[in-house]
Amino acid sequence: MTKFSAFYRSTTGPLLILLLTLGGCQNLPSSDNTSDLYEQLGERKGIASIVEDMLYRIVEDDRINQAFKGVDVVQFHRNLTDQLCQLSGGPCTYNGRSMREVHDGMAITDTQFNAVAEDLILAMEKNGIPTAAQNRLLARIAPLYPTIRGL
Ligand code: HEM
Repeated sequence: MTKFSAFYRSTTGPLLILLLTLGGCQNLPSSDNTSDLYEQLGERKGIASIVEDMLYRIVEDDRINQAFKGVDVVQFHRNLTDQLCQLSGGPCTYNGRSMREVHDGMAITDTQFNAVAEDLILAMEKNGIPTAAQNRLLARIAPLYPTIRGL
């Protein structure tokens, strides 16, 4: 276990609360729909690099790597990059399957959801993304939580 994963393992609960809280903020009048987040993430090239680093972390992450066995990595990388690009306000269109369809039957737990989120955070950290921009992206992912968990 790496030092980082040990640290994040101990913060699983608070992270989920943070994600859900940030998601809730999206409905406030100051709703955050601008595309400058896309620029802060380094546009599509920067997002592709973040997703690549995230994938390396997922492979090493014993909490979730079993679920990703046999996955088409090229397709996963392209679709997740497009999804994050679109969510951040960039000129991309996500052409993958719906979040409910993709994750249906996986019985994804909170711990697993947090693990993926943590691996994304660490990948953004590695790519020098400022914390405020990280939180803005997480806030845009948070509304996907129920469909990914099949709730
Ligand atoms: C932050 C939360 C998550 C987001 C934004 C997300 C997003 C995505 C996207 C965009 C795809 C590609 C869909 C496609 O190719 O049509 C995907 C596929 C996949 N996701 Fe997630 N996901 C999340 C959490 C999880 C979790 C927690 C797991 C399991 C531990 C998981 C397991 C998978 C697997 C195995 C695939 C590949 C399915 C296939 O190709 O058949 N995901 N996800």
